[in-house]
Amino acid sequence: YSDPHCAAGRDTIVHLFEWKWTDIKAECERFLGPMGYCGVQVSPVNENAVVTNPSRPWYERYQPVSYNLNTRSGNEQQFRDMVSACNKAGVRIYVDAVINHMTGSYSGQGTGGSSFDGGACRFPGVPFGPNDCNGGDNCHTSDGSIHNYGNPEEVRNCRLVGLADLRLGSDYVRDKIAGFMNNLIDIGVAGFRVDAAKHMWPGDIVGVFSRLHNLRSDTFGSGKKPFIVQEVIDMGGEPIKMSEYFGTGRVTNFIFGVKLADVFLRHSNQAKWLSNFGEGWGMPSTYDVLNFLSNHDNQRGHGGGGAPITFREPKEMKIATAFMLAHPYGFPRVMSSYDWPVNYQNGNDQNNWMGPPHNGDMSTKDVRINADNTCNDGWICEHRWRQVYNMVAFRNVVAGTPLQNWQALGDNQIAFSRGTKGFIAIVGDGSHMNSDINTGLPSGDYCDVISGSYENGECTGKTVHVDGSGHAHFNINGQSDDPVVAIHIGAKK
Ligand SMILES: O=C(NCCCOc1c(-c2ccc(O)c(O)c2)oc2cc(O)cc(O)c2c1=O)[C@@H]1CCCN1C(=O)/C=C/c1ccc(O)c(O)c1
Ligand SMILES: [Ca+2]
Repeated sequence: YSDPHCAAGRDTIVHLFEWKWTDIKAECERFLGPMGYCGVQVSPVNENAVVTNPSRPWYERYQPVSYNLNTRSGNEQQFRDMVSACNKAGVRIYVDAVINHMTGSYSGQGTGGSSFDGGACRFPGVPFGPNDCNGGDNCHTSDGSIHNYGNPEEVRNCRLVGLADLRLGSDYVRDKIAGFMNNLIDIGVAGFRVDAAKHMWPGDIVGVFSRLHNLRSDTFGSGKKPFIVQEVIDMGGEPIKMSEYFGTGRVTNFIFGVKLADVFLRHSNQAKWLSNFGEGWGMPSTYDVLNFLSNHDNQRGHGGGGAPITFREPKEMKIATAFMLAHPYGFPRVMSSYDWPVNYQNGNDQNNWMGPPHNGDMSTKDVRINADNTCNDGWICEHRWRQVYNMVAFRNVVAGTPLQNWQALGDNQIAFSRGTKGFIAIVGDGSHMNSDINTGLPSGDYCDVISGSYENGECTGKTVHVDGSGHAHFNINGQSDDPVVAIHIGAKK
């Protein structure tokens, strides 16, 4: 278990993938704070290799060359300004910590100008030298790289796609990594997404984390441990399991998004079985997971075990997001993406390496906001879609209440309440729901927060009347763009 330290009344984080610090600062103040988001997962903050073939791929951010805070997203001062402004707006910052490895690409300059020689494990910007990377003493493959994910030793001690694998058993390396993370903690971040955790021994993770400071007491109160989400891609089938990492924090639950894609995208499973979604479907405890529909990697077609729902399937993404945010299981993360020109050849997207929207000099484009509050220049901004941010508010209003009044009106027609505070009805296929349903809510006129919002005492979308017995009529056409109705006591006339 690990606590995200959300400010009061907030309960959802968003991954602003590849955004610049100046844009995130602005987004905290103008949108995420006012709309009730708990926090932002940012891209890696430390200096990385400049990969030029292909040209500046997104994954160059996952090839560290030092722990200096210089990246395409900005410099240390801009990072500091963002963290303090977001905290002031009630929005937490979680850093994507790439601590299993350094870059493997032969040599060159990092995004902060540091030199390095990945092949020789020489990173003067830290400094790390050859003794600080794993080698023949504990990696026994012919070329020093991982080939067999069925061998836990190999997965931990050898080079992931040739990247210099840090010797996390060494006190010096643990001190350097903890120093990097403590610098961020002292700046005011609330925690970390730990990249490639599967590739680190749980005992070494303990060795690093035991060196971490508590969070800033002026921002979080005293004695608060950093929030930890460990990226462990475990869809079953490999010996390394999510459960090995429960002792050091939450883990990324890849099963969650794939199962919801089975139901709402592939229709290979039925929504009526979602009544016990979560532990009942073999997923870890609600306290041990971070849930999401897709992430920066599997939205590009890498994910094993079935394609997730992404912004390219907007209808299904909104349905599944509404379900994720209405359901009490786990702690949710919304993905906020940028567009790129997919080019599928033999089932592989030739362009899945492409980095963020950029200017002629390869600098990352600013995020420009249109008059209608959508984003411009290739930034998708799923977190700004009304059906998403209104469900963030729904989740905030119903916090602490159990799932009740579950009903399945058809194989793919479901409805449930959260205590007496919120209610949602979903049609997950092309069928038509036209029924009186017991909502469990007090009587009154509620605004459907999917088709509109509650503004100035009025509903800009549908109004739902709940009678004295808690019943209301739901007429939902599964063929429509948003076959979901969601109501809660925070949007009641
Ligand atoms: O074909 C690729 N990689 C091999 C298949 C994906 O394997 C990777 C995994 C990976 C995939 C599946 C697993 O079950 C697993 O345990 C690990 O995690 C990484 C984590 C990193 O920090 C940096 C990386 O380069 C990788 C990576 O290449 C391309 C070219 C190099 C980067 N990359 C990529 O595809 C980059 C992927 C990537 C980058 C960052 C991530 O956080 C991530 O989850 C994936
Ligand atoms: Ca490793």
